[in-house]
Amino acid sequence: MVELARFAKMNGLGNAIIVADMRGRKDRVTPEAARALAEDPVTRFDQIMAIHDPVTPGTDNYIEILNCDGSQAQACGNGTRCVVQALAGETGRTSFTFETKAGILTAEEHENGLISVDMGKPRFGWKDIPLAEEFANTRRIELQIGPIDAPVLHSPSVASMGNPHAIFWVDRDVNEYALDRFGPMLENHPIFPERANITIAQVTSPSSLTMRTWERGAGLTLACGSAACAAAVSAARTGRTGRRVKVTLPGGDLEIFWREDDHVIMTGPAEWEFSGRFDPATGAWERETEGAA
Ligand SMILES: N[C@@H](CCC[C@H](N)C(=O)O)C(=O)O
Repeated sequence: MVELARFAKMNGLGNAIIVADMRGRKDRVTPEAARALAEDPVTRFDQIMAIHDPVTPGTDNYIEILNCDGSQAQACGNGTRCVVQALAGETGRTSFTFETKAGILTAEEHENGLISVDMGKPRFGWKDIPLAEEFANTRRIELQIGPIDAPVLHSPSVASMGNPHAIFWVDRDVNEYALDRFGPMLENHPIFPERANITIAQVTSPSSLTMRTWERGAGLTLACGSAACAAAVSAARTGRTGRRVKVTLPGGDLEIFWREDDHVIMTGPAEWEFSGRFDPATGAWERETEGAA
């Protein structure tokens, strides 16, 4: 008899998240289970945040992150806010320290319900992102799409927020670009040996930008927190904005602050939809509560 694990279907600005409670268990959410849950329209998600018992002393939990294609991700900003809201509701605590593949991060829920996550320090070295070949200046790398003499997108900034990001700067409305067409090509471009999250961003003032992201392993999403951080630090690093920006995504706004100590703080909301129980091996699930979905 399989012991089912509890989960909460949530979202962070429309980034569809399953928070899976794997505490006290030795098993993992399998890629097969992730793909099965992603195929069901009710549990369709962009990322699973699987909360495990802590590994490193001093941390509250280890979090494994799965994309809807079953691959693993090192970081997920919107999902981390969902985990904080779920655990804050359960424990009454407001601050947490988590470990992910990208390292240790801290997060806190504010009195107004918004949640801030310290997403750590960005990295800009070509091997850190990683890129397949050396680029001394990652503010702008040679990569373009479209006709050679009139590229549609070109010269992205690249950055790692634990996971790989490329940000293409555009002058026009980000919705005018066929990201659903270019996204898969760019995500899988040979320059990105671990694939990459692909963002189109338009700077709208020295303290704001608008963006859309094609996520590695998930496709078009309504929001990507780590991409918002990567775009914000890249905008500041290239002189396009200051270090505190409002980032507008299809699902809503995030505030990103690149502190002087190099840490990137992302602040935004999280929302619970419904809860259930699932089999981490197969993805078979049942509903526990009625909810919005
Ligand atoms: N939605 C996330 C990022 C998810 C991870 C990404 N698809 C990857 O594989 O790196 C966020 O909010 O940061």
